[in-house]
Amino acid sequence: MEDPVFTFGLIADVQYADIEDGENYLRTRRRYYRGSADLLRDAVLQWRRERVQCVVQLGDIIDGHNRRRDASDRALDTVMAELDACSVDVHHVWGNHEFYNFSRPSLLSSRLNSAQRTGTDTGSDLIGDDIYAYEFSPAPNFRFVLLDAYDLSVIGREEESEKHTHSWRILTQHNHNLQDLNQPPVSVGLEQRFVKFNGGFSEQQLQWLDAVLTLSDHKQERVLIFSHLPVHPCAADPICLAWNHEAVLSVLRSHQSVLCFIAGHDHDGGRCTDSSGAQHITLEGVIETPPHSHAFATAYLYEDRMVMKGRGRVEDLTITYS
Ligand SMILES: Nc1ncnc2c1ncn2[C@@H]1O[C@H](COP(=O)(O)OP(=O)(O)O)[C@@H](O)[C@H]1O
Repeated sequence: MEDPVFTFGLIADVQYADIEDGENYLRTRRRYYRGSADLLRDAVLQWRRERVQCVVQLGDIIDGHNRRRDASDRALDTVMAELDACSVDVHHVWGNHEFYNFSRPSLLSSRLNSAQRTGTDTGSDLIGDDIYAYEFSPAPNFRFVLLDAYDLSVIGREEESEKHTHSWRILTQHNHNLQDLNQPPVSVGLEQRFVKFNGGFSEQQLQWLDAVLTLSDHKQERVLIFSHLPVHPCAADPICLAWNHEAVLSVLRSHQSVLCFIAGHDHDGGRCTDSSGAQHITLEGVIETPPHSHAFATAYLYEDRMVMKGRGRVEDLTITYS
């Protein structure tokens, strides 16, 4: 059988904390805070066997509970030690729990900033205004783009900043629960997405994405985009969705180079194909995966297809292209 052009690992929402098991807000799912580090270790072992060339960590690597216990650095050390055993580059996406634990400036100077790991000849610098988004070519004819889903956010931006003011305006125009903006404004439909634990993408970031994709169209590359928040409402009733998901979809739809958009955040996972043909994948979260199961994947890129081999709760998926 032919060798893949590139092989990489995928994992989402590890949310490690050295605390007893708990539940999600609605008490419909169990959360295995300590066990999540064991599942991460198993994933790394498997990726080593499969000789992955890099790993993409889709955000929320440690849980917000760490902050309240003053254990953020310790928890980060624990998960980083597991990931170090990979011996390949790990590309980190940032989610809401990164911001519960750390400020944006401290994230930028932490090991969770993987932007510099792309190599000077292929990777680009971060775009302005502290936007944590970057792109690189992992192999000829392929490009990876990491997006900052909390670029517009009230949890990831300093209160006195312009972006915070702008984000607050967006959020409170749609959500009047000023006592608790994590409470959705409605109980069904897409308006649910206007909660504090979601965020969005600034015009500046969307313009940058458009420029990256324009270049990839010209080079006839296949582009895989990674972010914490899904931008396609795959489920009938999604709460985990970027505020301005339609603006992102509109950019993606105008470029034939887009192969797929891979996100985390929604621990139940999701899959759907956009009208443009691009595939949207939301990876199942480790934190709500029982100890006897798994939630990670290995993706194999070939010239004519991407094969995602899922483990445990993550199902296999093949996307073909010509
Ligand atoms: N329906 C809800 N109403 C009010 N607060 C909520 C609701 N869902 C989540 N939250 C709160 O929002 C925050 C983020 O939720 P959480 O489930 O931890 O996010 P994640 O899915 O990223 O782990 C938590 O503080 C949680 O208590």
